[in-house]
Amino acid sequence: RTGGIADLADAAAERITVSRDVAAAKWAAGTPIDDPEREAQVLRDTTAQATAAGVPAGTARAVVGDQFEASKILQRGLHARWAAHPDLRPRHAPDLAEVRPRLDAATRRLITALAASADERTSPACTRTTARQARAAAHRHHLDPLHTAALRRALASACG
Ligand SMILES: O=C(O)C(=O)C[C@]1(C(=O)O)C=C[C@@H](O)C=C1
Repeated sequence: RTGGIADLADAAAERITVSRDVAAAKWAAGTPIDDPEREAQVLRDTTAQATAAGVPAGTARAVVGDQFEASKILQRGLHARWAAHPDLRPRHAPDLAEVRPRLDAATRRLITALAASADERTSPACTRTTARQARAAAHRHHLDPLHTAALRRALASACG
């Protein structure tokens, strides 16, 4: 595994995996999946981190915006699955306050990967490379079809 897009796909897959624990925390607490205030906070942090890393703020905000959409696809899908199949419900209810720092760590990794992948992300091969790295990361992280669909959504703005 070499290069920024591989790391970008890996950080996005990691963030999807952590989002499963977010879904479990919210399922247990009955908290809404959508949290616009939290998104605004993450975007403020993103802007600061991107600026420090030499990544255009607009690029970082677009890619992190994709992570929110990906997380929500996953969370909605899991909540629907758990509603329909009680035997698949999580046995442990994580505390959202303890899960969010892990999301933040994945987001920081993502911004580092953006900084390292500027050339790859503007190359004509980017779409193909991103699709290949998404498949590789899905395999490494043992993602099921729902998690894999969320990962593809997470990488929608990776190129350009
Ligand atoms: O932290 C949460 O509450 C989440 O559900 C995660 C997350 C994110 O991806 O950062 C996704 C959806 C919410 O609107 C806010 C943030």
